[in-house]
Amino acid sequence: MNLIILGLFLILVCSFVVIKYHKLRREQSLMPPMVPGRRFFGNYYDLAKEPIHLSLTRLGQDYTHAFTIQVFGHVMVVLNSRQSITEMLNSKTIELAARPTCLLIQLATNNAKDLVFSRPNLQWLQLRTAFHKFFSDMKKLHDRKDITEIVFRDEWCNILPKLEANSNKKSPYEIKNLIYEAQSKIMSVILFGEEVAEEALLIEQIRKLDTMSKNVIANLYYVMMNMKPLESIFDNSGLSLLCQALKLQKNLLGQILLKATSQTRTSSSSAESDNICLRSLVDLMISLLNLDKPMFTQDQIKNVLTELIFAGIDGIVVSVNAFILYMCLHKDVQQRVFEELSECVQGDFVQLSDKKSVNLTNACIHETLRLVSQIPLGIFRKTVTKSNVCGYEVPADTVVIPNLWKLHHDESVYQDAFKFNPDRFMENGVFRVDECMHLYAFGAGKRACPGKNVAINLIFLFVSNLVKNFEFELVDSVDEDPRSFILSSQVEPPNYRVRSAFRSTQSQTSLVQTTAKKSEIKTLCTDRSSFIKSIQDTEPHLTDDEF
Ligand code: HEM
Repeated sequence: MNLIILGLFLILVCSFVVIKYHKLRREQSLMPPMVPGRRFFGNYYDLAKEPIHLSLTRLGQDYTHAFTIQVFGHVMVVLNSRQSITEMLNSKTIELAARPTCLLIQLATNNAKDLVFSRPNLQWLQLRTAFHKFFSDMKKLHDRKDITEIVFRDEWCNILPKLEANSNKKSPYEIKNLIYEAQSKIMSVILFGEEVAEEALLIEQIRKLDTMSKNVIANLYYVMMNMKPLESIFDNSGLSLLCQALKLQKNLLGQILLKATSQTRTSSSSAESDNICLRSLVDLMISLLNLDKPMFTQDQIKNVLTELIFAGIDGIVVSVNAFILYMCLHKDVQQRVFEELSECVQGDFVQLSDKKSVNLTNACIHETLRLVSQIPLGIFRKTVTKSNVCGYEVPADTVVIPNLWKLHHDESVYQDAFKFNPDRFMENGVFRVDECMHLYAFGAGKRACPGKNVAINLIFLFVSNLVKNFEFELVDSVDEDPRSFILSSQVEPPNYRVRSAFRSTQSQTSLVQTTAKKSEIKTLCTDRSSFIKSIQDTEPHLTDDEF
């Protein structure tokens, strides 16, 4: 009797294995072609030769739309063509829109439940709505003036004397440090408000958390691709780095939330006590936390704010730093940009309203974003359900990597693809981007970067005001080919030093006097109930089968 049961059990197990095997084979035959690799190691050695974005581009040479790689049994699909990347990014559904995590992250984030920018669900959508609503309400309340411009103007008064002093000394310096100092202050004002950004100790810790997040993310590229399979289990450096960052995050964000809560800016002058001053994103988050039925947990909000610290500072610093490098390497272009700004802009401060008239400056910003492609492999995605890409089937829970690097350096679209040539974005003296040249530096579609406008505006304000007021000259020798740039959390040029000369004709004092004050933001209130209702109303736009 026992033998019969055992026999039946074995038959059952074998059938299960055979069915699973056939299902896997069928799935694999429909997936993008697999790059041949070694037994057990898979494509590990193919990817270990160079930085990952260059390795994947090399591997993709023999494939069209997509290919599959495998590292220690971990299967990933790499999108390799403009068509497949566009298809994925602009996909109407969210079947391709999850973000992968790894054991390390899951352990640290309650199985990713504490992350909002992970799974595309209602909370994720509500947070994106809240983010957009904050910036558009600010614009309405400021009579269409952008919050980024108000905050930037204020900070420009601090950065200008420092740059002027450096220029007068004529000794070489790293402009990146000054940009970083200014941008971390600007982002802290937007995220946490002036009170926090002006407290030296807090801003120092915000910068420390930013550096730690940058290091964790640099490490994650490799952990996510399973290039360091043991890292997520026994890791030494990665895990301890993450623990330190989480400890700092818990402390710092705890302090910031406490400070912001104690200063809840309820408007006293208004008869409707429901009015609240939303001067920074943290005010908005607190109003979402303080509902009878809160939309988010405190840990989720802390994680979102931490993600925004990192996302909001470094991309902009890297872009501005790369822009100035290209201006130094191409002094003729720097002169043309300066002449354009002198001709089109009244006074010494370039404003966002000047953006539409400075074609070459816009072309140079575009060319810098194309060349440097800070996030060369997009931000990885994971399929929610079985998905279709360019006729291939990708099973649920597969990591999908859009190779934006390849797209931005596509030699069939961009001649001399690795050279800085802003004129490729100009036609008869006017800035234009052809359909085929469309850049995905910020992604596209449902999951595109929600900070794109903030980023573009700040990059514009930084670079135009820098070139308008200073002439830069490179001191160190730097290879301009972006293939030689380093990949940490993003691709960036090596550190370099410049010498600068102050060009401005107006005195600094007059600039400071004409500056609009951040305090303008203090006076703005919005109706809390209608604000929250519009975020809650996000719900009807999602159907159940989209999860
Ligand atoms: C030059 C600067 C920046 C670049 C190049 C950049 C690029 C990107 C890219 C490529 C994505 C992924 C899009 C996708 O998966 O399709 C992304 C997502 C994101 N970015 Fe940015 N970004 C920049 C600045 C910012 C800023 C200033 C903020 C916030 C203030 C921000 C917040 C975010 C967030 C929250 C996400 C996740 C969105 C989601 O998963 O739904 N980024 N960014």
